[in-house]
Order: sequence, then C-alpha cells, then structure tokens
Amino acid sequence: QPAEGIIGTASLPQGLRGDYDHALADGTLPDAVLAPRSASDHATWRTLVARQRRIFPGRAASAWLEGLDRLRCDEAVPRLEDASAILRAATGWSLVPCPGLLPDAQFFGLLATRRFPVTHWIRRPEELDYIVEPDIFHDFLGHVPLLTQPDYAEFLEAYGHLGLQAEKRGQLAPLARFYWFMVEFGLIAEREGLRAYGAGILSSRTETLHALSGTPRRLEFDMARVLRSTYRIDDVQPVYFVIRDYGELFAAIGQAPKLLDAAVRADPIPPGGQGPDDRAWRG
Ligand SMILES: C[C@H](O)[C@H](O)C1=Nc2c(nc(N)[nH]c2=O)NC1
Ligand SMILES: [Fe+3]
Repeated sequence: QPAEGIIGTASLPQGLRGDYDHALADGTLPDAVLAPRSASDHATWRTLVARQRRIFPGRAASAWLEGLDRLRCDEAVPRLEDASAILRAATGWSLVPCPGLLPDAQFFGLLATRRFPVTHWIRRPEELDYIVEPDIFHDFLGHVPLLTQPDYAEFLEAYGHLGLQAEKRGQLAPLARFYWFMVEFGLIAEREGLRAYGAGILSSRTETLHALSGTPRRLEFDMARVLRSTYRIDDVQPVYFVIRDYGELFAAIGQAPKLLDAAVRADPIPPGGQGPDDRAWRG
C-alpha cells in the first residue's frame, strides 16, 4: 500500500532528485544555486504545455485557464519572479524555488505566508508522460494559475495555517488526504459543465482525459468523507470529488478542526471504496 502523505523529513522518500543540500531552513533554494535553463529544458516545457493546451478546452476550469493565460508561460520555462509580480498584484501570493517535495512543516509554513514552493528542476525529455516526484511543470502549470483566484488564494493560505496546527495534533494523515483530493485532483461544476482545477489532473495528459471521461466515480464534495479517503499515488484516480465554487474549500477549512479528530479515529476508506453516505455527483 503506497505511503500516504509526507509526515517529517524522515519519511521523505530516499533518492529524491533536487538540490536539498543547498536548501534553506524554510525549504527554499537561494537564487545563487539555481541551475540555469538549457535549450532542451525550454523545448521540454513547450512540448508539455502545447500537449496539454490541446486537451484543455471543455476540460480545464475557467478561472484556472484565465490564470494560465495571465501568466504567459507557454513559450519557455517561466521565471518565478515574473509570475510572482502578477500573483502579488492579484492575490498577494508569490513563488519561491525549492528542491522538490518538502517536509510538511516547511510546506505548510510557506503556504501560511502565501509563498508557494515551486520545484526548480524539470523532467527529462524521455519522461514526458509520467514522473513520480513533482517537477516545475507540475508545480507551476498545475498549481500556480489558480493562485490568481481570490477565494482559492485565501483557502490555500488557511490550509497552510491548519497544517501547522494539525502537525502538532498528529492529524496530518487526514489533512494530506484533503490536499490530495481537493488541491491535486479536484473537480468543479461550472455552468458550461464539469471541469478540472486539480494540479495533479491538469499537469498530466492521462489524468486530464481520464478525470473527465465516463470511467471514474464522481462524488459531491464532503469534507468528512474526504478526510477518511485513502488514495493510490501510482495510478489514475478511481474517484473524484466535485465542488460548486472555490468558496466551498475555504468553508471546509473552517469545519476541519472538529472533523480531523473524528477522521483520525475513523476507519480509512480504501481507494475507490464505498463511503457510508456517498452522494454521486449527478451534474
Ligand atoms: C501536504 C501534502 O499533503 C503533501 O504531503 C506535500 N505536498 C508537497 C510538499 N512539498 C512540495 N514541494 N510540494 C507539495 O505538493 N510536501 C508535502
Ligand atoms: Fe502538487
């Protein structure tokens, strides 16, 4: 059973790519140590963006697509300071370079100060379809566009604060599940139809096609259900949760303190399993 969520550095998977030796106490990388971009890096980036752009119409959430367009990042690996200038003006967020996956405490600490950590390295050309760890394509294209949307921006900061508290109370496993289903693999019901806003979906061609296909189950978002739902990290998701607006995520954070305790004690629901009162999303 793949491990759920990352608790402390100790459980950071071995052999992670990325320059952890030069990482600062808050998990970020100083500009001076950042490897320059090669022509092949920019070519890999352009190929990945162009491939996703072809399947975004009718699948990607409108606020996310507007954010992507505002970031003007189709032609080359983006410079974080350029994107940060746009984000600061929109929602006060900014981007910081990091070596890769960070221990939860550092990760939550950055989110709580409206700084989103973006992995510096980019996958190799022969890894276009799948990589295990997040690279700059997943972190930037997947997570950054929606940081221009005020409700979502407010929610992710609140999630950071909640994460710092939850760590003290040993409630990280259910909170990692919330991040997985509602930040990485979230769907939203828009007037024009069902759309994806999750970073793990929109940065993967396979998952984008699968999430909006007839195959997976889709349930109405329910915080208590999500906090009990375990997941596989090495395959497309069998079940997704659907929100109706980004304000629902911020409201759920408000509910979390009382639900986290119950979730820690409750039996986890296996990936793709049945919940006690699942409400299928009927569109
Ligand atoms: C918090 C979340 O559940 C998950 O464990 C983590 N995600 C990330 C992380 N670190 C980075 N850089 N990016 C993530 O998405 N550390 C922990
Ligand atoms: Fe991610």
